[in-house]
Amino acid sequence: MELTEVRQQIQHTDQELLQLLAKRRKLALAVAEAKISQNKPIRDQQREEELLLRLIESGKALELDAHYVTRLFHVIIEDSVLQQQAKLQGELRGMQGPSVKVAYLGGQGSYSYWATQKYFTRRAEQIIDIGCDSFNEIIKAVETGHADYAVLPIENTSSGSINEVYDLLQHTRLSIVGELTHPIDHCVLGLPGAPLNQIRQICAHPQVIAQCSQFLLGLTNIKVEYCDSSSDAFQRVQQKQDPTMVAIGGEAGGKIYGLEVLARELANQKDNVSRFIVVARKAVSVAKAIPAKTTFIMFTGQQPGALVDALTVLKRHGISMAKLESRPIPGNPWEEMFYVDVLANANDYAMTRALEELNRITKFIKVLGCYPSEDIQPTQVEA
Ligand SMILES: C=C(O[C@@H]1C=C(C(=O)O)C=C[C@H]1O)C(=O)O
Repeated sequence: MELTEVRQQIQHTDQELLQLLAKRRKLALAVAEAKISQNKPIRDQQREEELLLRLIESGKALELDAHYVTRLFHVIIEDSVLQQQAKLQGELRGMQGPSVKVAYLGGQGSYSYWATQKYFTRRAEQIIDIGCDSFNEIIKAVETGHADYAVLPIENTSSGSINEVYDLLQHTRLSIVGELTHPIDHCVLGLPGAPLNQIRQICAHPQVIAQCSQFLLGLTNIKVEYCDSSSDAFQRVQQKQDPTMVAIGGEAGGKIYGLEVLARELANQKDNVSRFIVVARKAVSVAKAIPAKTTFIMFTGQQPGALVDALTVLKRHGISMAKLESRPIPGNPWEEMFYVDVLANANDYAMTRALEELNRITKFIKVLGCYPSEDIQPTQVEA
């Protein structure tokens, strides 16, 4: 067969795959409807296990190995669970207007722009995007009612916690209403045909620079220009039209500004993923059928064992902690505010009891929000 002919057939098959995936997604949403009316939890890992085992068996007969089949279906099932969760949570929240205004860092093509698109498209919301130049400006946009939601990166697998965002959360009345993770694939992006060995200047956001520190250490005689966002970096390179100047950011974002990939996989960690939070003026309650996370901040004081005592309360109520972070308290040198993420719904009996007890033994405690957890751990099967 001719190359073009085979490629046409591949193209046709891919279209069929897409149609089947869309069909499966619709069926999953129909399942969600049934679960909502029967008050059943959205996730059913026993069903996933049976399904994966059956698929691995059928895959073998088609010469598709177990690893390949499992990897593919982990992605498909994750999408289906997240779609169902978003649907149920959306119904709980009631109808919103035809569109939502969302503040995020940068403009079209920044990592926050893609995260915003992903989060709100899953909720079938029309987005009016409000690009901002700093995390502070993003928070202000929601506080003043200029935007309905903000999307903020909070941690990354290469650079860790994003302290600036943690610090802003200490002083805002806004609530965390959602989270999402998004892969961050850093590339060197330059003018088409620009030679990689002639780079003299790199434009990037400080977070991006931290995440690519090992790659940057290997370069000499290069000026680094700090930018407000990746989209700001793309814009600067596009405007200068200088082939010795490059930006670091995502491929799809760079494309919007006519930039080409000159190198890939720059992040210190191979799996470079950021977790984003979504904040709004009004807190939400999370449907019981969905796994929830609650984030709270507390100041325990510095008496011996104060933190242990606080964490023991969580242990006694059977509440698992997903993250513990500490940040300085402005005006109180060497005193720390603890940020705690727990895998619990703030309205559950155990969690309300734990919060009451923590309220008694800490000097300050505030719930920053309870929101659907998007951490869908894949169901493992023995093939
Ligand atoms: C679609 C369902 O919901 C979830 C998603 C599944 C899937 O995508 O196959 C399987 C089990 C559930 O965790 C279902 O329960 O059938």
